Amino acid sequence: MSTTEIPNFDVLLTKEEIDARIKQTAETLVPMLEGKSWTAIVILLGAAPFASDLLRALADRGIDVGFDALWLESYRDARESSGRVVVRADIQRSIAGRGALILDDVFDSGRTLEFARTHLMAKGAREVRTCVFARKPEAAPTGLDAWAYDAPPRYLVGYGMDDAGHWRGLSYLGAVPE
Ligand SMILES: O=P(O)(O)OC[C@H]1O[C@H](OP(=O)(O)OP(=O)(O)O)[C@H](O)[C@@H]1O
Ligand SMILES: Nc1nc2[nH]cnc2c(=O)[nH]1
Repeated sequence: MSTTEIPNFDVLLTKEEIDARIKQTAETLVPMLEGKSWTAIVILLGAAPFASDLLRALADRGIDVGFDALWLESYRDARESSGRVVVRADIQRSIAGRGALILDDVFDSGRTLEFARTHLMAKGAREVRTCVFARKPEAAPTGLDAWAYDAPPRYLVGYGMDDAGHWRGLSYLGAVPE
């Protein structure tokens, strides 16, 4: 077994606050998703916990969506975007004629989501909607259909988000000390 001391991150949202925001976000998505076929596309790696919680919250509200993954990377182990989005693994099922609900953990420059939108439309998605857990203030307000949290301009960790590959498993949302 290996243990590591967890740095003193500033807690932005507790687990309970995250849970409440996921439920609220699911409520706002229900009217948009009702009555049509959708596949939720989780952007790996960071959005895995968010996607799993949101899918459960949607199912609790009577919304069943397909589920697929698109593994994109632009930061790797850095705190700044490389400026180039790379596909590490593509979706596994056809999205042709279906709505794509893109789920990501954080919206920062917006580059990753824009790439994913273009990619899925090129594969024949009927329409694309986007939902993220945290929206950074620098991000352009356009292009997001829903978000759970307006984050401060800090580097976020936990709830799927990493710093050089660490801390994705924290149950709270933290920020690296300034
Ligand atoms: O709006 P942007 O500036 O594009 O940043 C957002 C993206 O950055 C992170 O991905 P990263 O490339 O770090 O991969 P990861 O999900 O594996 O952490 C995060 O998961 C988002 O997908
Ligand atoms: N972990 C993490 N990844 C990001 N990608 C873009 N912004 C962030 C952030 O604040 N934290």
